[in-house]
Amino acid sequence: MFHVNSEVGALKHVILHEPGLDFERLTPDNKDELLFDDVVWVSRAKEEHRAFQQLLRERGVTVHLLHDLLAETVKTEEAVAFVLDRVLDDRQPHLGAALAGAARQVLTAMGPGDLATHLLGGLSKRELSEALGERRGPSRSFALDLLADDDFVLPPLPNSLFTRDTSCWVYDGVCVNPMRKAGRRRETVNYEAIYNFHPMFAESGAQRWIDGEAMAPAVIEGGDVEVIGNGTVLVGLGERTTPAGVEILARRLFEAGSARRVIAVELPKARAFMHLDTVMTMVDRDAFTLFTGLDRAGLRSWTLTPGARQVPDVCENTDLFAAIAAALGLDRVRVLQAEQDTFSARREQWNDGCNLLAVAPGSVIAYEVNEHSNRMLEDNGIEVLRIRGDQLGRGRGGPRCMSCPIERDAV
Ligand SMILES: NC(=O)NCCC[C@H](N)C(=O)O
Repeated sequence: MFHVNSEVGALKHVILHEPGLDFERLTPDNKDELLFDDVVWVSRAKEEHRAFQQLLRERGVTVHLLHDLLAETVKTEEAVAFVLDRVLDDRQPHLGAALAGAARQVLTAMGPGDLATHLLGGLSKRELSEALGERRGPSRSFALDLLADDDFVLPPLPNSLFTRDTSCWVYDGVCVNPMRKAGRRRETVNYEAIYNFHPMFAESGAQRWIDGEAMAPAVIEGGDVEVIGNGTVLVGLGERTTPAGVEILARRLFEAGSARRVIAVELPKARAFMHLDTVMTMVDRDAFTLFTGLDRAGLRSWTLTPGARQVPDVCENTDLFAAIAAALGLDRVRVLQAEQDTFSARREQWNDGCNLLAVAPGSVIAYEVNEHSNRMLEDNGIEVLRIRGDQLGRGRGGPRCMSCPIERDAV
């Protein structure tokens, strides 16, 4: 059965998403809404991603690709209906019943591989009209008339690249997260379908800590959730995750006895720090990187522990890293901050210099562009496995964001 018992123990299985049609749809006009900072050279992005996959495989990690999992999921009528009922909800402002019905007709007629491609990559009016062809029914949709040929009936989901955020495993269960930004909300449906219907997960007996659809508008995103071990989870409270989201997760973990402590950390509410893992990740049994621009003494944090009547007890910590060390049963933890001028510190944080994916204790994957940060890690005895991310990084996420571990040992 899958489980994630730490941030840095040996990584065994991971879900990644290789960019595809979803990346091809990014344009200067839609990139902001789709949370990218630039359009992407798609074939180079794929190359970069394949090198990332290859590196993981060389390190003994089994890579599961999201498109494959989704294609294997939508092989039954039940799974297809589950997904389409949700993504073609006719109350969505641009849809309406007639257009939702037409899109359903087209998507249902596809094979599982094509359906997965369009669930991730979207469906344009042009594609819909071509597929409908002669099969166009009697009910005309004025919603369809209102769209231009290249407008989307189903928008693309290029942030599926960041598999960490939409689904994250915490000890013996998984959170299928409700997403803060409209451009990412449909990602949740894809994972709900996978965890409900894919044979690898449906019978796995894993706990479901967070059920995205049921939990919104409370938000929790996986980039904010770090399973630091010893029954402890660290959660960031920044631009995305809400206090209610943290409480719900804590309550569920405590009820099941799967965690004893949740430490919530306040972050600046800005895009550059959208998730905890954009400023801080665990890199070894006793070590964390922290963005140089953050004053470690000034970070506010709270520890939640099981309380009476399902409400966690909360106590504010005087020092975040002392609280983490105590939770891990250590005298102290090492906080690694690159010594660099503020220009290079800001630049490297923007390029995900703190966003590291550990494959084993003290061994992390990092973007090569972050020269100072990577050198600093090596000076502190951390092995840095460098990958190129010029294109992948344009959505503002690094190796940790781009991976959803589903099996990882404790340390
Ligand atoms: N964990 C992360 O920090 N993920 C990066 C997500 C980037 C994506 N463009 C977003 O804005 O949600």
